[in-house]
Amino acid sequence: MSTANPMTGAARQGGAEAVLFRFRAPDGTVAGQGLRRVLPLGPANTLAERVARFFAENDGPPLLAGALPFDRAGADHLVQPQRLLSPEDEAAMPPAPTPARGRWQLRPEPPAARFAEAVREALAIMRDEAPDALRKVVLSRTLLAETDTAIDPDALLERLGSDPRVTAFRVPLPDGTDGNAAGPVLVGATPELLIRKRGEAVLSHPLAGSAPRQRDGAADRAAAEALRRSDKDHREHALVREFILDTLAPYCTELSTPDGTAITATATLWHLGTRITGRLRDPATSAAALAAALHPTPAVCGVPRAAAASLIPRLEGYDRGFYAGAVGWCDAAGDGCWYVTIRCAEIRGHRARLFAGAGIVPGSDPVSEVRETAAKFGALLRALAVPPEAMPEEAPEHFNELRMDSAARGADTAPGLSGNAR
Ligand SMILES: C=C(O[C@H]1C=CC=C(C(=O)O)[C@@H]1O)C(=O)O
Repeated sequence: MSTANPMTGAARQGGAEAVLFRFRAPDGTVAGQGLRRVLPLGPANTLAERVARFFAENDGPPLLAGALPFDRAGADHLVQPQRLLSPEDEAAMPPAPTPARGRWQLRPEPPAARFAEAVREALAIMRDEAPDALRKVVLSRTLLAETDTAIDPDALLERLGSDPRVTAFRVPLPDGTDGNAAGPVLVGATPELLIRKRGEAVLSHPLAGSAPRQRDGAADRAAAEALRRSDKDHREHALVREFILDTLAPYCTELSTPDGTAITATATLWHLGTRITGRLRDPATSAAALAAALHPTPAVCGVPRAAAASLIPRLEGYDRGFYAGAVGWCDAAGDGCWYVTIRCAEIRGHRARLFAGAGIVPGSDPVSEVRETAAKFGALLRALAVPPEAMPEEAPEHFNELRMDSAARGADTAPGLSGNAR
């Protein structure tokens, strides 16, 4: 991020205004304070054009940041800050307070049993309909968490950012308050890079195929090894990798997967991941154009994309909104960084709605997918300081992950598993 250098713009002094957005990535932080303008709203297929026009017509810090919804036809929400925060501004900010151990009420919506039923239905569709009508669909559920005090998004972000392998983020959500500090925000810790574009270089790091981390070191390594050998997870992953390679190919003169498909980790999950690097045919192709072309990938939607996108709302029974969309930023030079919007929560005052999904392919097991989505809530629940006794009663064992003490979690990369997964 640092080489894109949005921080060297003229207006970047810290001030009293609230933080508008922040991305704390392994390679640097991008953050802005105060709302200057909102990008005229529109769907994904007009994003690149709207962004280019915005920078041609407006002054101010040369950066827009925000979120695209899951639905490509839905309106995005990108904002220009009053000022960008430099690393020095960030360093001078007081640390966010540690969240108080409040009282919590958690309610899975839909309940886990209903989610498992949706997984069964998806498997039946894949089995019974014409071959290739649906090869993969990603199904999700939410967890509504309510507490007795207002949730501080910056404190949450700071705790989420303690996992160095994720990008912790906060972006404002549209609600008419135009970036008001008390307005709704989307906060998360995504491990998945949709696209980073710097000059002619592009990088994507799709993830798909997961296993919850285990408390015991040996069990944790065994979980990673089982993932490395899982045919089901490799099929789930390959559909994402091939979609991204196919989508980027027309834009690139070089495109490769230098490390192959490898095991990667967050504090709570093992994943199969593939780093994809490329060189653009036309360096003027913007990060916004590439993000809009890729989104939504089969890591959050499915294959074929249109069939999965129309099935998802029917099977899930709720509107994903900005979950499973893309969050990121783009600058006036066309560079930028976009992440897949997962491991996140919408924060509205005392309430957090957490989201978690899982890829379903033939061979998926509904109960394992319930467990996997519970583990995917884990990082957020831990960062919110939700005590174990507040875990949903429906399946407390699915939340064992939360009872893990980080010291007992074992090595992040199991010996021999950091290389190619196959
Ligand atoms: C849809 C989510 O994860 C995606 C990203 C990585 C692994 C996934 C999986 O193994 O199912 C999902 O495709 C989520 O965390 O909500």
